[in-house]
Amino acid sequence: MNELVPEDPVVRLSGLKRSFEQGGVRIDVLRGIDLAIAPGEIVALLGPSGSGKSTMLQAVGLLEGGFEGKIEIAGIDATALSGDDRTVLRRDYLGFVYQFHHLLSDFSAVENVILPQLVAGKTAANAHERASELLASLGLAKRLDHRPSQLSGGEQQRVAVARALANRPRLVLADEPTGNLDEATADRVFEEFLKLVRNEGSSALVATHNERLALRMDRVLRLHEGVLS
Ligand SMILES: Nc1ncnc2c1ncn2[C@@H]1O[C@H](COP(=O)(O)OP(=O)(O)OP(=O)(O)O)[C@@H](O)[C@H]1O
Repeated sequence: MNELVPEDPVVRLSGLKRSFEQGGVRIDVLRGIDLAIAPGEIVALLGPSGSGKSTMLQAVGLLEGGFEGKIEIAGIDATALSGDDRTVLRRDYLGFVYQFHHLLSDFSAVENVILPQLVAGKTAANAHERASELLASLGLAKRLDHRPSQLSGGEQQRVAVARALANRPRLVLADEPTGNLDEATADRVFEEFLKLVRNEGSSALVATHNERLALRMDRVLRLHEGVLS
């Protein structure tokens, strides 16, 4: 893998397009997206329901094919990679947080944060230390051995945030990361998410409907009719 040149954007999208066929009708969801996110920059992605925010995150997350245009992650052209190399790029450079936590229910909080690190080749001891530190920084030092079902919604989402950051991703992709929480909890968890991403020096692209939370980020993008403004 290339080393990131400091001035390289963490992600660069050039002419990104995505269409779907629904009942014989073609819907052009993304109609030519151009975007560069700088190292350490936290960017909000606003847009009405169905405007294509999740579709765009799926593209940047290298989770789906079917796109036109170019997606570069840390200066590497992801569209030119094989499936295996794309998986490595995703694992080493990207972290994901979703609206619903998607934690593994049979594993404890700390194990959920350890597992992606083991997959990335860390030793169990190092992974445990990193997971414990991250969870402690999110106020969960006394919840390490709790399973997801023994945690509140806000706590579950904090574990999901810790998991996303476990491998020190260059870019965190978050799709309505606090959309499933009540307003007060969402605000708290969101502040903690922002603080942690900043402390870690990661960048983030955060899809949200929440204008107020969007204004807490470095830049606000609006997706409308398939293009950004
Ligand atoms: N796999 C698919 N097949 C067909 N159409 C799809 C598919 N995925 C998304 N779409 C369509 O693409 C459009 C954008 O969907 P997307 O989920 O990206 O929007 P969104 O902005 O994230 O919406 P929300 O805020 O409601 O989550 C919608 O019209 C949706 O129906």
